[in-house]
Amino acid sequence: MAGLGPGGAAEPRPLLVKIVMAGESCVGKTSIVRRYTEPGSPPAGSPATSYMATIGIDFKVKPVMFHDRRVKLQIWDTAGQERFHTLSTSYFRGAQGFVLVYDITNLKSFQSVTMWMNDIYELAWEFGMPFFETSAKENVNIEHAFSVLTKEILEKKSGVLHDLDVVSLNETKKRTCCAF
Ligand SMILES: Nc1nc2c(ncn2[C@@H]2O[C@H](COP(=O)(O)OP(=O)(O)OP(=O)(O)O)[C@@H](O)[C@H]2O)c(=O)[nH]1
Repeated sequence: MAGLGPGGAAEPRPLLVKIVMAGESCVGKTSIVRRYTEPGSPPAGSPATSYMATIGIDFKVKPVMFHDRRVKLQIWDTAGQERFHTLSTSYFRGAQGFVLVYDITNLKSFQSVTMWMNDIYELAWEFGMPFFETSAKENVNIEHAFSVLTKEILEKKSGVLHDLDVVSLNETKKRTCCAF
């Protein structure tokens, strides 16, 4: 349903864009999402943010404006642990954008990006994606990375939906402590 804008004119519903975070466990996916959607949250890597593995799946919504149009980014935060791989990739379907995350200090997590790209490619995604080095700890490049991703998606206008208002989520997310 369209709402009324300040002048009483009908305002179109926000566009809904589905973005999926993917990558190995402990690489910082949740921290990036938190930085972007909860600006006041404590920095990643600080004592207040001990690592809690994502169990299952979670999502956050970030409202943004793009060319005077309201957009809701629905950001799905998948669990990186191997046992959740099938569940995580099942959320790739219907996504317009992916954020592939690796830890710059962990070679294996970089190598596993290829595996995630293959999963995405199986769903007919094209390679040639922009690259950003980010830090959820220092808050570097996160706003910019999502801004470019949103622009790429909306300018291609591939499969962007109007806001459905209701999202049903069967799986719940619990977080448990995980030792390094
Ligand atoms: N130094 C540093 N630490 C970070 C950064 N981003 C995340 N961390 C830390 O890395 C650990 C893992 O972060 P998470 O965001 O939970 O990792 P994840 O990829 O969501 O992990 P899973 O839920 O298991 O898939 C946490 O202790 C974070 O505080 C960063 O940019 N710099």
